[in-house]
Amino acid sequence: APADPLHRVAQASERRLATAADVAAVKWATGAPVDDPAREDEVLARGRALAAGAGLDPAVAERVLADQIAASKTVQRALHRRWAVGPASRPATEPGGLAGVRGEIDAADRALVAALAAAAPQRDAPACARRLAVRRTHVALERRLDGLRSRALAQSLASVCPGAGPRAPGVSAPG
Ligand SMILES: C=C(O[C@@H]1C=C(C(=O)O)C=C[C@H]1O)C(=O)O
Repeated sequence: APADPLHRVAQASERRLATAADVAAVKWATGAPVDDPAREDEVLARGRALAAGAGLDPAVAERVLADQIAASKTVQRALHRRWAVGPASRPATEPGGLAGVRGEIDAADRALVAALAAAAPQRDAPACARRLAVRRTHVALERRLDGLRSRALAQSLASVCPGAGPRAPGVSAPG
């Protein structure tokens, strides 16, 4: 049987989040800040364009990608804090450049937008949030995510189900 579309959404999100440690290592090595607003704008604009091509509401892609970005920064900041206080925990290998890992992020974004487009009926179902939570838990177990990454995965998926996330209509979001 084909994978449940919400499972594919959770998998694509985890795949994207899995790049956060490499991004954090590059920034740690170069002293670059975690926040890169110009790159974020680029990611969101690309996501909107990909969504339009896939028959997905660009506003949905933008909300979900904004959560992906926030989740990546959650992991990056947490790792930087750990590395600051625990030299032994610092990455041992010299990371490659940002360009390579951003290529992986772009590929994950294409998969994520395709999965979101395919999951339109599941997103509209009243059981969306409950089903997505089950899929997210499976992915977290499958990928053996630690607490930090499990929580970040939940953050990254917060706007997938209409009405389930902090950015849902009627719920005020900061900024
Ligand atoms: C992942 C990065 O770090 C942050 C998160 C981004 C993202 O998740 O796409 C984009 C820019 C940065 O603010 C990055 O710099 O590529």
